[in-house]
Amino acid sequence: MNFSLEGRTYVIMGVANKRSIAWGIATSLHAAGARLIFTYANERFEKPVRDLAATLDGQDALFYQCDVTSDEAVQTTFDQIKEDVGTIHGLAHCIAFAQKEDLKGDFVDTSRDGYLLAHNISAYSLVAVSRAAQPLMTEGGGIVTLTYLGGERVVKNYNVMGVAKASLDATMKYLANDLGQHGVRVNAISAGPIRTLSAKGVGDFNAILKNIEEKAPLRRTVTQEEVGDTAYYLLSNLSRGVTGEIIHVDSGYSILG
Ligand SMILES: CCCCCCc1ccc(Oc2ccc(Oc3cccc(O)n3)cc2)c(O)c1
Repeated sequence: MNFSLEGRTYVIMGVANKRSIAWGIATSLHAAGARLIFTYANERFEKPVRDLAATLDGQDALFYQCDVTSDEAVQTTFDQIKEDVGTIHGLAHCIAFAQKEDLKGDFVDTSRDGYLLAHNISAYSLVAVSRAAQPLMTEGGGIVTLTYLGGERVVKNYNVMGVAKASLDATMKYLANDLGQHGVRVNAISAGPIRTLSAKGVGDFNAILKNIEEKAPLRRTVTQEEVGDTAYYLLSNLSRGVTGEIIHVDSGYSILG
């Protein structure tokens, strides 16, 4: 069986810059021969994403704005993708957000609006994009989302994003159950901390990275490329028997007490 992605098209949602985990996924899928479609939240991200994609030799990428907080915007985006390419073979959902004030201090102080915003963008958006994307996966497909240990165990300062990730993990499993009959697999990658634009919003990042280098079984942090390669596995036929799963790409840190 061939594990190349030649002749396959994948949607990657959430590239902000070259440090994004979504960009690591893009480079791995490109290396495997995939055609890529990028979506970005607002016009601020269009140029950085286009400039990054231009560095991928031989890639004929497409670009669409998609505000995942709007059901209409999500449907419009996938209607346009259907018109432009017809069939897609998978999707990487690398989207999350919480208000900065909800990523520090006591979780008990989280506002109703902050809680709903974090869940709207970081968890419900997977339902919305999966519902819109599935009909385009006429040859079956794979959906991958990004989660974090803070959704399984309390991690200081991660607060409302941890609760949203717990919801994302269950959301992924219920979507896996619904979409399996359509040949669509849904999985998550639980990535260890990586210094990204998003990471700037949470906790004392230097201390967290240092702790991993000292304690994680592999005694080092992970890279966007390592997460990208696991996304390649989950979006290729290599993982054809796997759905509803969370793979930890975290130097083994999550096995520690
Ligand atoms: C205290 C936790 C330490 C390890 C955190 C690893 C991690 C890093 C980045 C992660 O992704 C986000 C995405 C958006 C997010 O919300 C933000 C980010 C920046 C500014 C802001 O106002 N909100 C917070 C984390 C994430 O889910 C997990």
